[in-house]
Amino acid sequence: MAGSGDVTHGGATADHHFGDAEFVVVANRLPVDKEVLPDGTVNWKRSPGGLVTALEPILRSQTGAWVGWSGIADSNDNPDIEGIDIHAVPLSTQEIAEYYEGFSNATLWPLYHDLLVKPEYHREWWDTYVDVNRRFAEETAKAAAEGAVVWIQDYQLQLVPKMLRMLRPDLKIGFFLHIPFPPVELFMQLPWRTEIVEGLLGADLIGFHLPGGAQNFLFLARRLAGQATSKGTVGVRSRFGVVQVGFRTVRVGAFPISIDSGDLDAKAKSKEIRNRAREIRKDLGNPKTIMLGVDRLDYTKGIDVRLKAISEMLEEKRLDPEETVMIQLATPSRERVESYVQMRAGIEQLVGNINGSFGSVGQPVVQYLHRPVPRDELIAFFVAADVMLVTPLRDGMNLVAKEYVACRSDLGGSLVLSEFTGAASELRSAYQANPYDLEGVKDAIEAAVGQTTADGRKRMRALRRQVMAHDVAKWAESFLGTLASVTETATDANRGVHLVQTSDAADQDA
Ligand SMILES: Nc1ncnc2c1ncn2[C@@H]1O[C@H](COP(=O)(O)OP(=O)(O)O)[C@@H](O)[C@H]1O
Ligand SMILES: O=P(O)(O)OC[C@H]1O[C@H](O[C@H]2O[C@H](CO)[C@@H](O)[C@H](O)[C@H]2O)[C@H](O)[C@@H](O)[C@@H]1O
Repeated sequence: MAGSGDVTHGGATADHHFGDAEFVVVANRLPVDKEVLPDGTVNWKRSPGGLVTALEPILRSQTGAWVGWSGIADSNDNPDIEGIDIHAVPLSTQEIAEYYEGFSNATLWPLYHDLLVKPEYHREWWDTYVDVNRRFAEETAKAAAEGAVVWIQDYQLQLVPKMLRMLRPDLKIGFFLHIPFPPVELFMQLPWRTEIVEGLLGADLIGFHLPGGAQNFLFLARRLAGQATSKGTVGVRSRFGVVQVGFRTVRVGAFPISIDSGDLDAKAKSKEIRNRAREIRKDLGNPKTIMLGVDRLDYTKGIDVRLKAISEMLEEKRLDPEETVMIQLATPSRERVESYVQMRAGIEQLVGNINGSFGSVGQPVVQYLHRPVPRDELIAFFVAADVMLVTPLRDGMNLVAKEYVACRSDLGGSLVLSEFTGAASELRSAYQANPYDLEGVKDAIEAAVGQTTADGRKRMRALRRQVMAHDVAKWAESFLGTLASVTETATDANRGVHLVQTSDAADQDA
């Protein structure tokens, strides 16, 4: 393995010592979480996320590496995971505060999610974001073999594509954004807006969940980076946008992420999970309707929206507290960020108010767990729930909605889904609602609770057709296939595409 001094600017030179990995994933988090047990021993737990599941076979089928942070301060151990070379990027306590909690989650996260809370702009946070992104780029440059494919993930690492290209122009670089990419009116607030756009343009392929995000980015590449871009509409896994950066051509596309639907489908059908789902219903007193919410405890997820809707429906006697139970599973998240602290207090107060007003002793209407639940237990909750409530104010995709559908091979259950999730553009047969319109949300919940068996089955069949046909492996294949096919020369890449120059773009965009 090379030391950082061996990686030369300008890429391959006679004395270079690159790494061995032909495929490198770069993400804020490693595919394993470090746990320090009370007796001081260290335990590495494989992260259950979809990204790991999708990329693991690809990483194992060739020489693969994963560059990321362990989730713990000042830790630079590289855990041994069979078939994947782990490159931990250590972060100090101050870097966690400024790069992760600060710039990533108190600046970019709210800016990219419709300013649901006010983004904070601090120059020292930005400086740390630049430093940490540089360290990720350097670690990746050390891990990657000559000509390797590198796939960088998400908003925490938007400067890495350009930094890495400067270190290693021989690499094929892809970038995928897992959260929404905001419209120009919001993005222009960012004091470092040009640096971010130029950072992303270091990639060969930039992926978003939805065509809208790709189009927002193309507009900003013309406006802020002064590049010629294509102007036609971007399709889903098709009709890619093009940005001309000197002699390089950058592709921009929409690749909606998904889940390991086959695996969930099989698990949800197992006897153990079916029995556990029945047991959950029984433990709850076999109510007529079980509603379920499953989220990271984040203000984007609209947990307050569904609780307010339920509270009003109980008040208006559109829901019967004797027959209804709402389960809200909430994983703790970003607990040192002030807006998350406030939001948690607000949600817990709403839960308390509903139970205080409508529950009875031993029979609360809302059952709230502030912790992650084991995967099999979560699947049993999906199988047990009659109505799944997914009501974010803004969400890049929302995998929970797809997971619920994958678990319902019985064609039972119903999905209430916010229009402002990425999943809404695929899950058309859900009961969709605008989360800002509380009456609309209540109507959608009422329709879902009261659906006929025949209508419910028809809707679930249509939802499943989508989710079972488009799984996370196909997502990875379609992104990596497009990245592999990126042509070498601008002339080839741009054949048939009309590029709009910056000067005419200014006229046309006005
Ligand atoms: N309380 C919980 N217990 C276990 N898993 C959870 C819990 N809450 C969320 N998850 C899992 O975390 C993932 C959340 O993904 P997603 O809905 O896309 O939102 P985000 O990535 O923004 O948190 C899903 O796989 C979901 O099953
Ligand atoms: O790493 P954390 O700070 O604990 O946050 C967890 C992850 O949250 C975000 O998830 C997003 O990606 C999902 C999959 O593409 C998508 O469905 C969802 O809408 C997004 O919110 C974040 O983007 C990840 O980087 C975080 O690791």
